[in-house]
Amino acid sequence: MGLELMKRVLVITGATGSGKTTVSSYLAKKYGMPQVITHTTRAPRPGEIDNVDYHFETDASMAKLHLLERVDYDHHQYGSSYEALDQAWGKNPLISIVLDTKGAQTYHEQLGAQAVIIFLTVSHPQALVSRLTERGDQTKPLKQRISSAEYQRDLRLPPSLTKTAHLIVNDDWQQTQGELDRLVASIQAETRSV
Ligand SMILES: Nc1ncnc2c1ncn2[C@@H]1O[C@H](COP(=O)(O)OP(=O)(O)OP(=O)(O)O)[C@@H](O)[C@H]1O
Ligand SMILES: Nc1nc2c(ncn2[C@@H]2O[C@H](COP(=O)(O)O)[C@@H](O)[C@H]2O)c(=O)[nH]1
Repeated sequence: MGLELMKRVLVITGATGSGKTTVSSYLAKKYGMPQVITHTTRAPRPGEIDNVDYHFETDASMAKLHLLERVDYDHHQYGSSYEALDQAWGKNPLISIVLDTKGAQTYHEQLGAQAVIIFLTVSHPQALVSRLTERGDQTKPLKQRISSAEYQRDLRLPPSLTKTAHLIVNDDWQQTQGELDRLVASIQAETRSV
């Protein structure tokens, strides 16, 4: 029997601006890890493309989906489908998905060890606001988002994930890349079966 990798989904979670999308793109580029595209009813931001960044939905189309989990975040719905997971796993055994902390908890409950949780944080939450401003987020939606209960909640790792999540303090991008490389190497070693 040849070398075979077991399926894992790297669940990247943390507050808005903590670097989840940046990490997911790095894993896609460096390791060829497909990114699971999730669904949302929020409007696309400038530059976002339907079926690339998200599957953009209406309330009616969202209700018809076969979702593993669904959340409300800042007055919009978000959800990830079984089909999108299977589609990504069809391309590669290691894949990534970007979720809020509530979604990460559901993945942990539903998929157990198959879901590798990565919680991103920064030493100073003010850095998140600066990063989002530099990213080009508009002032009004940004203010609304950082006043949301979900933003405050996602600044901290949920107690149910403290034993399993890999915590990365994303203050310095070079250092974060090093931590991601070590984590991927350990997952590859652990999941390789003869
Ligand atoms: N270590 C870092 N140092 C400085 N800037 C960073 C770092 N990591 C990411 N960034 C930048 O911070 C901004 C926010 O990152 P990103 O979009 O990946 O966050 P996010 O967690 O996906 O946010 P959201 O949940 O709002 O989509 C981006 O402009 C990104 O380039
Ligand atoms: N639980 C889920 N969370 C999701 C999903 N797709 C995205 N997200 C998270 O929502 C917030 C807001 O995203 P944004 O693109 O509007 O900034 C962020 O934390 C995302 O990680 C999902 O399917 N389920």
